[in-house]
Amino acid sequence: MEILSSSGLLTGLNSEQLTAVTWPAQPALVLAGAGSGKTRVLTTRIAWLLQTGQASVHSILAVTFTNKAAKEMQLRLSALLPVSVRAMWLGTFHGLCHRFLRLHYQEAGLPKTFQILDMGDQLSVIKRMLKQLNISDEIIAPRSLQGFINAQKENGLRASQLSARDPHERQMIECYAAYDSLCQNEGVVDFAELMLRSYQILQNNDVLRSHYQNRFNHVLIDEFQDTNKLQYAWLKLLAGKQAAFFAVGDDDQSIYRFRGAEVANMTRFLHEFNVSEPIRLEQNYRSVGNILTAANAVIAHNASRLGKNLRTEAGTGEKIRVLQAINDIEEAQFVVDEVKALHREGLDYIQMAILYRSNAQSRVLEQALFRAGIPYKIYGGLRFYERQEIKNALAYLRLAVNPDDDNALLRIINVPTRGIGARSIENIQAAANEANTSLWQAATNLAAKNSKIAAFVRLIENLQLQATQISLPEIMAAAIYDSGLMEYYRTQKGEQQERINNLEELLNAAVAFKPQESGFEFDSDYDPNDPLFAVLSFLSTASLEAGEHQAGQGEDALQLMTVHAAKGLEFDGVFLTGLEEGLFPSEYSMAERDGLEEERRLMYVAITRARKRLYLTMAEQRLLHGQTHFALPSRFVDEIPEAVLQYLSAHKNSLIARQQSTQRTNPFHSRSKLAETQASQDFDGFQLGQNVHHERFGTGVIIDATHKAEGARLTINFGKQGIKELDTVFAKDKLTIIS
Ligand SMILES: Nc1ncnc2c1ncn2[C@@H]1O[C@H](COP(=O)(O)OP(=O)(O)OP(=O)(O)O)[C@@H](O)[C@H]1O
Ligand SMILES: [Mg+2]
Repeated sequence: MEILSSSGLLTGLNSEQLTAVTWPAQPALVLAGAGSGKTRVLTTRIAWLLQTGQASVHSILAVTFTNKAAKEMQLRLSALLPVSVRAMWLGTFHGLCHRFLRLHYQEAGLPKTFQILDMGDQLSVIKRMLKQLNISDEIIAPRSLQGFINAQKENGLRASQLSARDPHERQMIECYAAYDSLCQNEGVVDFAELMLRSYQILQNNDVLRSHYQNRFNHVLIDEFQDTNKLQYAWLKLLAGKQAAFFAVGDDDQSIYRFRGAEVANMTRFLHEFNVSEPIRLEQNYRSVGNILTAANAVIAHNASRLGKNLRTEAGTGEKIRVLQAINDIEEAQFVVDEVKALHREGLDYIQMAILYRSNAQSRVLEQALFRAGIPYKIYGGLRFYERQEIKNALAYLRLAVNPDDDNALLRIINVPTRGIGARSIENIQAAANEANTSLWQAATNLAAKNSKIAAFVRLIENLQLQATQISLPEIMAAAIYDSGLMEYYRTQKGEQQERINNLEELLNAAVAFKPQESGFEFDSDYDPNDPLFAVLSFLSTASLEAGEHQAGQGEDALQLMTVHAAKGLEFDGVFLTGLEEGLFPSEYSMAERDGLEEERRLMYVAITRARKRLYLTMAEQRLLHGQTHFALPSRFVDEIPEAVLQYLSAHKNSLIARQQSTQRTNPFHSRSKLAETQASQDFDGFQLGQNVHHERFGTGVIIDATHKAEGARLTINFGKQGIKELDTVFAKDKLTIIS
């Protein structure tokens, strides 16, 4: 108790948080929902360990998931204590492994000046190596090899430890080995290697391992649910037998399964470190009641959970606003109008975020923000028009209207790969220099002697001709498809789906583009009906949106990001957009239960980012893959109790308005709660989303309810005890409402 009173650090913590922060130097797992103060507990524990002299800055290892989180933790710590946080081993997995390898480059068999390959560099090395080995892209696509190598490394496996099931796999494994020795010769290290190499040194070098195991007496990790096998193994090696391994996480927020994250690490941890019970934090300090009710109700639909609940003392707050717009453009406009209104009411832009499931969705939103002059920042990603595949497609378009654009030509002359290698490009550049012409001129001259260049010249000439004759969407399609660009991204595995989506979204942009409304005036006498005019104004709009409005460092700007990138963050106001079946949950996830549950966890993460105000928006129609699609509202919206929702309709013709006036059910929405406008909210004294306690089954949440002749029937998820249906007539005495 003395520590308590002498330390301002601990004031304000609730009793469970206090238990966690001041846990003795023994392994512990804090298992708690979003906004319950896990990150705060972890940071405060570090400060407390330092302040009470139980640890020094040198004896702590603390790991977070993103650079932003690591920086924030450093900031918070230095605000709490006058310590040199820089000396501390606090950072991301990659950051810490990098530091480790810099210190122990000799043991790692690396040159002192070893360099790190980012994903782009890694791909270049792989391409170069495949060329040296005379393996064509058709036999092994560089990106799929990259994905293969990284996945193996993340699993802790070297080429020598793998066995092949077929000849293709054998070749992949051989390439993996060849790639590793090439990197070794050149003294370069990729991201996955940072981790694997650090792990292997610790594993094989007894002296180093016992040095670090003696040094770190406290190992702490945030977002533990998203660690993969290798990361967990690395932490265990560093912690050794003596260190107090303090892990905090939330199984409901595990959203990196596709990168090998294993929630099972949490149960493994309990077992391997002999921890009998996790520490649970059940009070949420982030969100108002309605937002929490929504989050609890959605996640209760998942079967595989460790089980926990959240309550708040913040009051119910405002209802969650739901808007179904006619189309994606109207949806974006609604968001922009609300952002403006909230800003007028005094909310800084930086306190608001627009979240979406996939990056391609940012385009329409960016356009609306750009037009409204609202500063925004895309966080953890590039703006739409800055993305590689978009710039590539636009380079074709630029060449079509101006073949002398050297930058555009250099960008795509060999993208997709068409056999015009570095040597040929040098020749073109030399010829252009000599004759003082554009690269295009030089290329046309060299075409007679080089069939590959000739094919490229024909392709561009064709596009040039088309640009004067066909519509903008058609010429855009030609730039994306005839150029081979789409095919190029399609044949590559890994994160290519994102690029394909973006290219399709670019086509949507061309379909929706109205040159007359773009505000561009050209000096020369362009006919606004001339296809060329459309292409030119489109390109100008794109380059303006790409660059000019970028919010500077420290500027108050609206935050745009995917739900994945929003993990761990919080905002006063959150707009969760594109809530439609097929988008969120994504169509790829719906086939299997695990996929759908992962999407639901993502939805839970999204909802719980909001502190005070949450908007859920969706569009009835959306341009997808160049076509108009009619979408159902996301099932996740249906999973939220209606009592906490407030439906808005921005457009008098919107579906909700129409349904309310005609009381007709749209066949598309027969399943949707949006259609059930007069569903009652009280079920014999109970409500959907309520947390209840039952004498026999313990704590649960009401996930469904129907009225009966007498009383009501409640469907309650009791976590480990399973989902039960109870009639209030019999069960009322045994049930108490918790919140
Ligand atoms: N005891 C407390 N009193 C007041 N505010 C608190 C308390 N504990 C946490 N908070 C605040 O609640 C918010 C959420 O805390 P924190 O980010 O640590 O939660 P979390 O469990 O890490 O959430 P997530 O799962 O989203 O990462 C923060 O603004 C934090 O400062
Ligand atoms: Mg956190």
